[in-house]
Amino acid sequence: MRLLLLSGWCCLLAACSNDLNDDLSSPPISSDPLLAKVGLIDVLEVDRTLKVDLQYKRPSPISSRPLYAQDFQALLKPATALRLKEANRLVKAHGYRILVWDAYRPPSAQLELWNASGYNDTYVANPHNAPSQHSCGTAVDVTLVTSRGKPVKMPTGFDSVTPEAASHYQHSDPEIARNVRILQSAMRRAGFYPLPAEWWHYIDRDYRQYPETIPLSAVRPRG
Ligand SMILES: C[C@@H](N)C(=O)N[C@H](C)C(=O)O
Ligand SMILES: [Zn+2]
Repeated sequence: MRLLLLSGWCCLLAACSNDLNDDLSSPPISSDPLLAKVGLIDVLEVDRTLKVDLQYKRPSPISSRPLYAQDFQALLKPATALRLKEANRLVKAHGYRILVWDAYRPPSAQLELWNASGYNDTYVANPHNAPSQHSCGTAVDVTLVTSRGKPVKMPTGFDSVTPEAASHYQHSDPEIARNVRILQSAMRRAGFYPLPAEWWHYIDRDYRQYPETIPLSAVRPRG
């Protein structure tokens, strides 16, 4: 009986990841022709149940100046957006939703962030060395909220340049430790790598397939 239950559970898990793999073999195309042309999609077009609050629309701990226009969307490569949808599906079992803090970041914004950081390559990718995966549409900054969008206890706020922001920091508050585990497990199962210094930053494991940065002018020709 136990064996039967176990094999049923394994089949269920396999079916879920097969669904993701099926979707990944033909990722969606944005309904916006401009985004479709550059191979990006608004994450809300892929999953309406994701929450979005782009942090760089206002001053942030690293940049005292907003980096994005107020109508800037959370854009990702379609395959990366599908992985995020899968992670969101997994956290729903805990009554949570994924809240997107940042997604595609134009190279011009990355350069501004790099300068504002005082050239701190522990927390910001140096665009003079190699592109940030954000600028290729394959990295995403995320946290958890309740299904109604209320914040839950997480280790730190966005872009906190502190030891507590590390992915492997041992949190003494059991609620924080549990929430980080839920996020990490969902993101890993959906096919993302974490970044050691920032618990909120995740990279699509297939990021090498998309090495090109996408300039802001390709996404917003009129600025
Ligand atoms: C700055 C922070 N939010 C971030 O995304 N850092 C990584 C390393 C990046 O700049 O790509
Ligand atoms: Zn990031």
